[in-house]
Amino acid sequence: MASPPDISGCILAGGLSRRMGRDKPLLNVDGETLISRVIARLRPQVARVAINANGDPARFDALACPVLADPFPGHPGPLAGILAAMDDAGSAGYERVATVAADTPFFPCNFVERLAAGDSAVISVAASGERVHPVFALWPVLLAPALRDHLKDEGDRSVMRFVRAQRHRIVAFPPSSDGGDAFFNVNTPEDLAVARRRAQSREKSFDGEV
Ligand SMILES: Nc1nc2c(ncn2[C@@H]2O[C@H](COP(=O)(O)OP(=O)(O)OP(=O)(O)O)[C@@H](O)[C@H]2O)c(=O)[nH]1
Repeated sequence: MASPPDISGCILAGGLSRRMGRDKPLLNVDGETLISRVIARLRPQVARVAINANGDPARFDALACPVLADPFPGHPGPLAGILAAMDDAGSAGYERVATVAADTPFFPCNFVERLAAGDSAVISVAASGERVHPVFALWPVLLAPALRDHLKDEGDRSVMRFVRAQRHRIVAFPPSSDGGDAFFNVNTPEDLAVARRRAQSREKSFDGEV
């Protein structure tokens, strides 16, 4: 495999998992936690992996990744995690950071490569079918001051509204090789059951896509 691009990665796990009723990243999906599955998918695609999460960071100790808390209190939504990711990547010397959600275990193995193919100064956001997935994106870290101001001044939680106010492009991804949505995310106990079945059937009919 080619060496990963000079891009930092961050897994967004800062939400409250209200619909699930339990901390989603640590849920077991066919023998592995959700977040371990996401790390395994992201790690070959980037130079390093950090986790954005609130609460006790020690619950992620076994994963051996830096854990970044939200820079704003009160769970202001994923934009706060994206800002934490930009700040961390910038301090580590990277110009861009790729973000993915901790509850989305089947996202594409060429996710970062495809987003990185365009102009490096614009935000690249993933889409599948009719839906845009703004937490699955590649961000120039130079946008951190604009994002900080946006969060402070407007208290606006919408990732897409921030994206639309910046230069951006949308990159469409096809369904996974198993025919399912590559960006299927686990919000409820019912979604968890679907993810478990899908993980099992992918393992049985292993087709080269991890
Ligand atoms: N840093 C940070 N990330 C968040 C916050 N809220 C949601 N997220 C992340 O944004 C992505 C989408 O989150 P949601 O599905 O809307 O929220 P959730 O906590 O996962 O689940 P619900 O509480 O059931 O809505 C996930 O990666 C979450 O971890 C927040 O306040 N701060």
